[in-house]
Amino acid sequence: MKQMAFTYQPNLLSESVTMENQTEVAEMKKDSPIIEIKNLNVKTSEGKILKDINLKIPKNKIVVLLGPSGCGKTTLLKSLNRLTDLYKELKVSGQIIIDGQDIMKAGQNLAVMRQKMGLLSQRPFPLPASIYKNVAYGLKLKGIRSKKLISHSVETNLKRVGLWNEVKDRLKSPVTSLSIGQQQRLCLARGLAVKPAIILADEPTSALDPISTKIIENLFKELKQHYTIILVTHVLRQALRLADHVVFMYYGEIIEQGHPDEILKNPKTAILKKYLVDGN
Ligand SMILES: Nc1ncnc2c1ncn2[C@@H]1O[C@H](COP(=O)(O)OP(=O)(O)OP(=O)(O)O)[C@@H](O)[C@H]1O
Repeated sequence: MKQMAFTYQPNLLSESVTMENQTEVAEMKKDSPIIEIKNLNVKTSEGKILKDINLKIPKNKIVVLLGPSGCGKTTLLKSLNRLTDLYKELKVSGQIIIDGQDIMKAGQNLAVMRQKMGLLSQRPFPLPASIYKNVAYGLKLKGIRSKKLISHSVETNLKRVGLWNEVKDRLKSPVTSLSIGQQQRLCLARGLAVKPAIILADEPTSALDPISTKIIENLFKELKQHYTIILVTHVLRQALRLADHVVFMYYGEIIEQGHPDEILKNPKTAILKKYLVDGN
């Protein structure tokens, strides 16, 4: 990334220089990462789960976390919205800067911070309520009371995940009337309704059939225009299909990262070469 020095030079501060700087600052902002992780360590009394993770996650891209089982992918995702706080045995240190704010600092408003991030798990976790109420849930939590606004958001977000035509005539039906693939898309719609900037997806297609998997993959390709997606997957072909940037982890460390063609087709380290041949 282009580096700029912001030294104050009063004699040079003509209008054209200021304009040029403004353009450069705007350019830099566009390229600047939405998330920057600096020296992140997660440990238990048994040892380290994440070791000195340094990672910049660019805006509006799909970043894939790849690596063998137990290498720390889910822990890294959980650190990003401080779900690690829920596990007293985990000691977390380092910086996670999201939109310029270090979320690791004391006194952060975790509820507001977590609203920036939609979380999609391996299996859908719908609420035991109707299809409509599932999507409306987050809006009501946010204090939105207008039925018109809520109905509009339910429709928009169900359309966004390609579910509207399938459910529009049965919005009051329980979620259990939906297939697992449909439930996963419903959970995505529920997350999108509260307008996150980032989607954290932990093997979101591992419980889905190939058709539902394809629908979710295509959705992710569209959604990245508006969201930054961090995706954990074990499926190398999925990584190749979706990733703009691949991060390969091994025993809590980042071993290699880069463009998928670089990482998956021309690996540099022996560990990654072996992983690509043997898998887990
Ligand atoms: N709360 C915890 N307490 C103790 N150890 C933990 C805790 N959470 C995770 N671990 C350990 O940290 C390591 C990394 O776990 P994590 O779930 O992040 O790996 P992963 O790469 O996502 O694995 P998988 O691909 O199998 O889901 C594992 O050895 C796991 O047992």
